[in-house]
Amino acid sequence: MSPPSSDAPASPEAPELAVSGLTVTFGRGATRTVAVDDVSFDIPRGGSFGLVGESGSGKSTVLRAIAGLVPAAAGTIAIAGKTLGPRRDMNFYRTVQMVFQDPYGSLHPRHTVDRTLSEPARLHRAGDTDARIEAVLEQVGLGHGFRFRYPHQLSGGQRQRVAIARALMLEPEILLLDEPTSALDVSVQAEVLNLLADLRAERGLTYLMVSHDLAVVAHMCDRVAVMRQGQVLEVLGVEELRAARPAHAYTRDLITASRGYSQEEGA
Ligand SMILES: Nc1ncnc2c1ncn2[C@@H]1O[C@H](COP(=O)(O)OP(=O)(O)OP(=O)(O)O)[C@@H](O)[C@H]1O
Repeated sequence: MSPPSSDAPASPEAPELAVSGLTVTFGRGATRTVAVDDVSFDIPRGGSFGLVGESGSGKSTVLRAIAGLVPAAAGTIAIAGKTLGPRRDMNFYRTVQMVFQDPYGSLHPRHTVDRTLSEPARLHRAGDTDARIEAVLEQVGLGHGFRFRYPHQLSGGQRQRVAIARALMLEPEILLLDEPTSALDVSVQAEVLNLLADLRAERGLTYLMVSHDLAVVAHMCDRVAVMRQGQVLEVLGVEELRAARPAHAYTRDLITASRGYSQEEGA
């Protein structure tokens, strides 16, 4: 990673999230894997950008590198024009939050919803925790009645709503969404996707969403990068995606493989 560019204030004209030449490697020597290979894209404020591709194409690693969970070997990541350094500080997590695929694994089984939601506010000394919890529970469609429940008392969809509520506690600007509905039943997937779409519209959030499912990204995203073997093969606008006009056969295969997409389009 390049060092932080400067302490210059964030620029309002700059993309909300800009990734340039991002490269992430794992292992050394014969076992070295280039998981992400020179990936670049940017997302305007309030935009929604999807990363699709087959398993192992590097989608999650891009998100994890942005979140600072894995180190970048090369490239830069900038939020509102300000290049990030190698470590993420508290300020970063106030701006950027992540929602993971597995709502079962991502909630502590012995913590109530209240405790799960309190933690980020306490860590960040955000204040007014009580009012924040009540507000986010309403926003994700759960309400006060769920506040003192444990994860085992919740359905998969309700757990994912709690995970989304936790991500909203610090009023972030960017959500990194890693397959946020792929562990859920199909009927519940649509509800959670609609909730995410409503939250983006209401709060002006910026989304970077990983999915192996083109139906999901076509529904949720303005633009989509198709990844293969760590690289971005092509970037499609949602109209091109819906019209199934990709340049690459690999993308056409992904579209064909996306049964839900075909059903939605009546193909
Ligand atoms: N912590 C790690 N250590 C070693 N290799 C890793 C690690 N994380 C990911 N990889 C490798 O990096 C490559 C990209 O993985 P990644 O999980 O980003 O792909 P993906 O497109 O998100 O796939 P999936 O949809 O299956 O999650 C794969 O070859 C994977 O095995």
